[in-house]
Amino acid sequence: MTELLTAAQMRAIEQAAIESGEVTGLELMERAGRGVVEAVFEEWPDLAKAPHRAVVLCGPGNNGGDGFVVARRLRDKGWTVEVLFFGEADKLSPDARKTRDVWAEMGDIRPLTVEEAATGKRPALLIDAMFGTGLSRAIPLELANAHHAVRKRDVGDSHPWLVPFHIAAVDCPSGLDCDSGHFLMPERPTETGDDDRNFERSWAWWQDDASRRLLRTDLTIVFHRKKIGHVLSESCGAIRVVDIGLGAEDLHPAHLKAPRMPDQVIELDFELPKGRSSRIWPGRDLDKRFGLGRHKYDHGHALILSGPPGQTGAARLAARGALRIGAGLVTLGVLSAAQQEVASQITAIMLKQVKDAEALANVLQDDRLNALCLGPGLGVERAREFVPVVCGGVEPRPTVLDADALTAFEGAPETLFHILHNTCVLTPHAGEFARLFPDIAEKLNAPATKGPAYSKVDATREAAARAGCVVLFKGPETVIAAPDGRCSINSAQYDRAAPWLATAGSGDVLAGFITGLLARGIDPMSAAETAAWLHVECALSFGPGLIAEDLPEELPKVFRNLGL
Ligand SMILES: NC(=O)C1=CN([C@@H]2O[C@H](COP(=O)(O)OP(=O)(O)OC[C@H]3O[C@@H](n4cnc5c(N)ncnc54)[C@H](OP(=O)(O)O)[C@@H]3O)[C@@H](O)[C@H]2O)[C@@H](O)CC1
Ligand SMILES: [K+]
Repeated sequence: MTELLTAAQMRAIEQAAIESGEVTGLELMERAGRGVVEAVFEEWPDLAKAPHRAVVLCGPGNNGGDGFVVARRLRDKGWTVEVLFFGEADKLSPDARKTRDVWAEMGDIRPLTVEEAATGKRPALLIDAMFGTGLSRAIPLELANAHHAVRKRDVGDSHPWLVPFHIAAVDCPSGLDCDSGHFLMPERPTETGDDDRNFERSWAWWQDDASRRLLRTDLTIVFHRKKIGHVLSESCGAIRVVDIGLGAEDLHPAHLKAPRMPDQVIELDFELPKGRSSRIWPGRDLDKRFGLGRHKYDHGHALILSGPPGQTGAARLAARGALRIGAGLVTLGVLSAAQQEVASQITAIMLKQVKDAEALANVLQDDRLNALCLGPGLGVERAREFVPVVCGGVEPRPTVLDADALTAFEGAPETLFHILHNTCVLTPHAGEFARLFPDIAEKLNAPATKGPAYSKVDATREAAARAGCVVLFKGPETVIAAPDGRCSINSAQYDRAAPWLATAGSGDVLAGFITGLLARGIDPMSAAETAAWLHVECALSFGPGLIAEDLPEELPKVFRNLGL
């Protein structure tokens, strides 16, 4: 588990190191530039074999300062280096000014314009050192076009991306807000008229082109620690984190030893040596050998409620997930009309008829049922009837609410928030999230024009605080937050990219995984985090061709590889 930083936290760490006298800003810049060159050569060993041509785009801040160091280091290795600079030398920080002046003695500095960017031979490497963590507003369009113009050298508009070309971004792709992972967009003009129409066109263009096509990168070299925006964005290419001497232990994936603080944002990147478990990774809790008892009831009994005939697949998937992740027993609550259908498809899972709210209340008299799951294939009517029964009561049990159990409260989310308790887990995808938290979704989806912009982390935290329980907001990067602010991101991007996870029923299995862990007594936040992480691990382990049924079946292999 690694703590992710905001841009402000990163600045504070840098400032503290400089003020303590441990290091100077210039030394940090030198290490950053050196780290970029080393990371580029590690990523693309062919570039290290012989000198090539590079174009370095330098901006007006310290990101640009790093760029001048990169230019010098490549030149020292015999490369042909072009430097294009946006800004005024006199306005550079003293450190960036120094690296600029050293470069100026070795090579030219041309203005960073589209025309200049288009002039020259096609390079093997483009270094984007225009803006880093100090970006506060959308970058000038001219700069996005200049970035693109370098890529078009020698090949024109036809297919610039087909000709091999390497792009490395210093600290982040320029234009990316490191707190939110959004590319910042130009401000909307306040006046209406022709300008407005022009703006709409340019705005749409920014959205379509600037971030995805013009400013895309193959590799992002991040200093010290990943920022939240790197993990929330899908635009960093590969990410390499470089140690610049601000605390090397922080680079280790499992650096987070202390109890978690509510203001921390954690990336779920557990990496445990085989056979070991740690305090923060519930490996020990998952391993039945360390459990308190040997009886199936010692590992909990999950109840998963299912819906009408023809729609029972989702609940069956959830039940299978709950059983595989280690719940001692799993019961499916079914309508009598669907009993035959369900019975013909399951073996180790038990069945209980649950006709209506009253029947459910009777079933819940059995206090061995210690975790519940409502939503997958339940039907919104049945969900509306059941959720108050399950969540109300004197001693409500840990409960996962997914799919229909969330949609059922569209238009009246306050009714739901009123009955939720702190051992519930809500697992909305973006559509369900917008139904329950329309105002939060609107803020999240509004074009980001200023940094730090409102992020999926902010949105999930706000939702969890409002709902009073854990919220797991699904997506390629799943954000999980508790009402007290603890937050984590489970990424299925970059080196954990698992696009085949976007398959029917995969969310139902996730709901089942969480329910199974709740049944085993794991607290709601850890259950949601562990389940989300294992879910992606199962997809990665299985690979392409995955369908939802494969996810639970892959768990034993994933567990074995974890040494459980
Ligand atoms: N932290 C660390 O430990 C280390 C950090 N290092 C490096 O420093 C980087 C952060 O540097 P930074 O703070 O100078 O910010 P950076 O991103 O270069 O740009 C700020 C400049 O851009 C300007 N500007 C902003 N938006 C703009 C826009 N849309 N259009 C036009 N201008 C705009 C802004 O002007 P202003 O907003 O003040 O008008 C200001 O002049 C960091 O990413 C890393 O690469 C390493 O050297 C070593 C260790
Ligand atoms: K950059």
